[in-house]
Amino acid sequence: MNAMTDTRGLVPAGRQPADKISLRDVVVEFASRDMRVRAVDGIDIEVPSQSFTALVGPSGCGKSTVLNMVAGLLKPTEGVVTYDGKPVNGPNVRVGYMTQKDTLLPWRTVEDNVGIAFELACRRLPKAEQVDRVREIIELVGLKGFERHYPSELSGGMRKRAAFARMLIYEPETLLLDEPFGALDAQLRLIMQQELLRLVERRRMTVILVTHDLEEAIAMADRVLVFTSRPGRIRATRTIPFERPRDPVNLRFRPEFGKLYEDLWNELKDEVALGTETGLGK
Ligand SMILES: Nc1ncnc2c1ncn2[C@@H]1O[C@H](COP(=O)(O)OP(=O)(O)OP(=O)(O)O)[C@@H](O)[C@H]1O
Repeated sequence: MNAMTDTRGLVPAGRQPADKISLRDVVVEFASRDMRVRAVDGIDIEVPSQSFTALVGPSGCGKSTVLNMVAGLLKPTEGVVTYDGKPVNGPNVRVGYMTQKDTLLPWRTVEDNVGIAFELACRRLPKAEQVDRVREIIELVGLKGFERHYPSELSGGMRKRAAFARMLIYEPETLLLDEPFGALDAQLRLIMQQELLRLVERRRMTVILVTHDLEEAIAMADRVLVFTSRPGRIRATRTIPFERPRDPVNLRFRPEFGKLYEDLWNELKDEVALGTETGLGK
């Protein structure tokens, strides 16, 4: 915990910076063949600077749609999305976005994929430092030894980690993470959660994490928002009272963790059942 932050890693009241991200009365409709699909319906979300928000909800309820709007890849049909108090009107270069599908370039090795930020001149560093930085990040995500491998030579989980490394090299102030650890085995997932939290706490990043894993949401976030089934609305908001910095693995052994899980599951389970009944579940 630093001098500016409280036990949740947030700046205390009175010194709280304005919301980093805000969605107000947001509706998104897609025209799909001859029908209109309402993906989200009247969403209000305020994300304070340096906070960690997790979004959970049934499949198809609009979680990725929310991230797409914050990244500036999609405009709301109604309502306003702001970043640092200004409407998001185009690609938001202040955020690092890890989508569900990794978008590694197949003709480039891991190190060339990770180092692309320097070629695009998004980050300027002397060549030797660039090489060190790429190596450091590749090691951080556990891909040391695979620098010269192509994406087709990696497992699904390894590709996710390479995509994660490529996002981190930009040193974004905000992370939008859509199921970032979905393809990882259970142990590696825990290790990546620890690494991510360490990084986020050290660099005081703002994070929105979309996850289907309630344990992951509780272990990582300051706040969990439960979406209804489509069209997505916010059904419940829960503050996660655990201290920062925190160890997302050891937390799971605390009795409060189980209570939070039960509470959130009670909110989520009806929505998942609803989604399944209407053919919206996975
Ligand atoms: N480009 C698009 N065109 C038409 N419909 C879309 C488009 N993008 C999303 N949708 C629809 O909007 C709804 C919300 O999709 P979204 O991907 O945001 O859900 P999600 O909660 O992230 O789902 P999951 O958990 O399965 O990833 C879905 O019904 C989806 O089919």
